Amino acid sequence: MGVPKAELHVHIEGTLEPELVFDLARRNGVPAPAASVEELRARYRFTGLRSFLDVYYANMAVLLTEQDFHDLAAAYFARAAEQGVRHAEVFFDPQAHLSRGVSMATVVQGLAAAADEARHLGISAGLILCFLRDEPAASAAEALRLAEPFLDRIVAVGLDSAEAGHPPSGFVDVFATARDMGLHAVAHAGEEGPPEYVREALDLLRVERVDHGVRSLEDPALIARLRDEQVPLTVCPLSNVRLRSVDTISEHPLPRLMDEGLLVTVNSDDPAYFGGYVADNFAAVRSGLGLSDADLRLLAANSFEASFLPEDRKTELIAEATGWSPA
Ligand code: HPA
Ligand SMILES: [Zn+2]
Repeated sequence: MGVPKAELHVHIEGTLEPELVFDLARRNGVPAPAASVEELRARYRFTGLRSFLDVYYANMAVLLTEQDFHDLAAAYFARAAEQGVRHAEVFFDPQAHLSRGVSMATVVQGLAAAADEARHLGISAGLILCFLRDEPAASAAEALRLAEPFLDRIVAVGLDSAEAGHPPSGFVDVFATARDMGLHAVAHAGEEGPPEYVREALDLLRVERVDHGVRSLEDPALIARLRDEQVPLTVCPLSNVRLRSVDTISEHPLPRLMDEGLLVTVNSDDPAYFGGYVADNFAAVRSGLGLSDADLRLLAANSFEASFLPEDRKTELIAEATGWSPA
């Protein structure tokens, strides 16, 4: 279970376990993407973000009905509860479903029903609508328009998919519209892209958190700014290893980011693909980087601080994280 924590960087489609891919393929009468669960899992050796995204988008073809999206998210929340998650802000990629003829209502209503049920597991949850940065901005704007009837279920917009060559500057208008609608804003930046993309996300998209952001370390002035403004970074250690940003967990820059005084959080990204859910990421940085219980408490407190929860709830949950000690 571990320390009580918030998960702020998890793609719900990235929690689609191979077993569920096969169950949904059978239920929907569509072909499974591989001959067996083992054969599918054997494909999960990635050379970088693009090679992962190809498998991630292909597997989504089994997600068709509201029940499918519900079952996907219900399975995630059940795992998250076991991992000490008390609050989750969950990404979803509507354009990857709209393009297959699955409606916004199907996606959001399925996910939202599971989020409501997660209250019984002691988890509060919000949804973050992500725009695909390797699709045209007009497609992002159309997704936002289609989401308007469901804005009460969505806390923020985000930006994900293939980063290199797709800077935040292409999405200024759609982010401005989303902010005008009262949504929070976050963006993936500095995962594979340069520090300049982190600056663009802050200055042009006016994001309140940066997802990944690890390449900011290449730019000391940017690190100083992230520290001064206490911009949260949602770091995903096992993801960075599996997508080859770092060779091994023991070379991960998380301790450097913490030493710089940044508001860092630890998250799972796409746990069905990267070898672990959020507590597994906490365990990996503890054993691989020698983090102490005090470090883990700080990371957990940061996760609540960086969330979009109301201040009084943040304070309660930060106190729980700060008071935690391993059994
Ligand atoms: O790790 C990721 N990076 C960018 N886009 C993504 N979409 C799902 N997972 C990811
Ligand atoms: Zn991500």
